[in-house]
Amino acid sequence: MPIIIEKKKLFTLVLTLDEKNRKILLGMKKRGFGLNKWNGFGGKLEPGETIVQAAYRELEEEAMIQAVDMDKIGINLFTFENDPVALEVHVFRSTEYKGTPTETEEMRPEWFSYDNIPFDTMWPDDRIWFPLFLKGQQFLGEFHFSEDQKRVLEQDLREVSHVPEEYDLTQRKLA
Ligand SMILES: Nc1ncnc2c1[nH]c(=O)n2[C@H]1C[C@H](O)[C@@H](COP(=O)(O)OP(=O)(O)OP(=O)(O)O)O1
Repeated sequence: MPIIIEKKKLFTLVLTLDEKNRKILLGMKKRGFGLNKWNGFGGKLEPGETIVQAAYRELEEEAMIQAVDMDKIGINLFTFENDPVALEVHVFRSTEYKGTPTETEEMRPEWFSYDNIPFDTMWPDDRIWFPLFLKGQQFLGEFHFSEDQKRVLEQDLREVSHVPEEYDLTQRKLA
C-alpha cells in the first residue's frame, strides 16, 4: 500500500543528557498523546514560533529546566495506516541546563542510565534510532505505524552529515 501524506504537523522532541554519568532524562507522559510512555520533552509549535524556540519552550514547560545548549540531531517522520497526516518530529540533544527537573502536569521526569533505557514503555521506534542519537550521529528516520500506533510496519533510518530545516517529502524513502 502506498503511504500517502496530505499534510504534516511539526513537533519537537528534546533529549537531555548527563554525558559524564551516561544518563538520559526522560519524562513519563501523564496525559494526551503518548500517555503512560517514557519520552523526551516536546510538542507542537505555537503560532509564529520557530522549531528551536518551541524546543526550548517545551522543555521548560514540561520539565521546568532551561537548556543551555540545544543541537538538532535528527528528524523522524511518522506516518500511520489509513491516516494522511504525518508527524514530523525534530529531535534535539541538550547536554547542559539550568534548574532542577521537576514534575509538571504533563510529565514526570526521571534519569535513566544509557544501559537501562525503558524501551518497553516507550514508542516502538525509539529503540531503533536511540543508538544513533546516543552516539551523537545525525540522522533522518521514517517510521510507518499500524493504525493502532502499536507497531512499526516499515522503517528507514539513515545517517546524515547535515540535518535539514525541514524534511523534504519529495525525498522520502517509504512512499
Ligand atoms: N513515535 C514517536 N516516537 C518518539 N516521540 C514521539 C513519537 N510520536 C510523537 O508525537 N513523539 C513526540 C513528539 C512530541 O515531543 C511528543 C508529542 O507532543 P504532544 O504532547 O502531543 O504535544 P504538546 O504540544 O505538548 O501537547 P499538549 O500540550 O496539547 O498536550 O511526542
